Amino acid sequence: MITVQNLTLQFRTDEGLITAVEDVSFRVRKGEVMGLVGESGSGKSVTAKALMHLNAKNAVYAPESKIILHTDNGDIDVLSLRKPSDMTVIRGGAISMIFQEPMASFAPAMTIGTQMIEQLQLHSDMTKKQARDRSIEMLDRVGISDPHKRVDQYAFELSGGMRQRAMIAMALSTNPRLLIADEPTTALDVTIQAQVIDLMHDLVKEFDMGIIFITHDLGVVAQTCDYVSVMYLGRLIEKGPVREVIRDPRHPYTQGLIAALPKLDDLDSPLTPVPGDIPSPLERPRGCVFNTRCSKIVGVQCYSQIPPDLRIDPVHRVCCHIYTEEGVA
Ligand SMILES: Nc1ncnc2c1ncn2[C@@H]1O[C@H](COP(=O)(O)OP(=O)(O)OP(=O)(O)O)[C@@H](O)[C@H]1O
Repeated sequence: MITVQNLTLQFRTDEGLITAVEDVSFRVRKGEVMGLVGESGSGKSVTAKALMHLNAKNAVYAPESKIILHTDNGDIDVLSLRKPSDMTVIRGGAISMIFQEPMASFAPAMTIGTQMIEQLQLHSDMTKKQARDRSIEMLDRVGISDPHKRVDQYAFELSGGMRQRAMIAMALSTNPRLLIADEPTTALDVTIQAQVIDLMHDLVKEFDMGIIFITHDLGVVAQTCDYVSVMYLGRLIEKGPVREVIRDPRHPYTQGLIAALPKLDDLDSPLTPVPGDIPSPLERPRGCVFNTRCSKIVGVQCYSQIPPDLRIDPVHRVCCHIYTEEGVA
């Protein structure tokens, strides 16, 4: 579906160039949900926006960065797209994005239907009638009752959970190959959150697309995703199948994130957050980016060399000096 290779992204600021993403590579296949997890500021959102070539004007991509979207009509080299008309193929077409706050996706003064119809007509040669029928069908598909009535309502007239569903319906109506969901359930209460997660699961199978699910919540990743990529200060430090990474985390940061999760079978045990704060991107540590908070430093290499991306088993990878090609250092 999409291949990201050696993505390095900096921003020009008054304080100088800041590195938001460094040498990130991953892939999402059809029918797969990939979780991108990390603390605030780790670079999840800017990575997602890069996939749609949607970052702010002060973004600078390193020349070796590659983002290739694989479509039925051939590969698209996303970062080489320049013209707005070329971007239309990806933005809201082959790739759709949904956000934490659905109100941000809907214009307040237009009905939901008008916006869905406009988007469909931009990305297909449907007539207005066909686009309206498709919009109603999609609203129905995501479990919105009375879709014939809802289609003519404004976003503010719907409840939070309904708005989230309407946003998913709009995002999926153009039949995207990849859906990027940026913290889509954070603002919802837990029962509605569970329904939205179930819905996304059904849809990925039904529409045979890929989903990138961005969150800081490993618990949500465990329920939602097939694979997980853990980001820290712009680098991918561990990735693999969700169950394996959660059962057997290898990077000290991932281990810390898992230790910080509340345990339902032992609610009295204290939560142990990862100590310290993520450094400012203006003060990126040399060597391993996690070295200022790591409790498992193995030697000077942690402060001087970027750890290699090591394969723990065929699908589980980790970047940490604890591990070597031969095993544990
Ligand atoms: N246009 C910009 N100019 C300068 N810095 C930027 C710009 N956009 C993002 N950044 C910086 O890039 C870094 C990564 O930001 P990003 O929003 O991707 O983090 P995140 O992991 O998604 O965090 P959150 O969970 O809070 O959304 C941050 O340090 C942020 O301040």
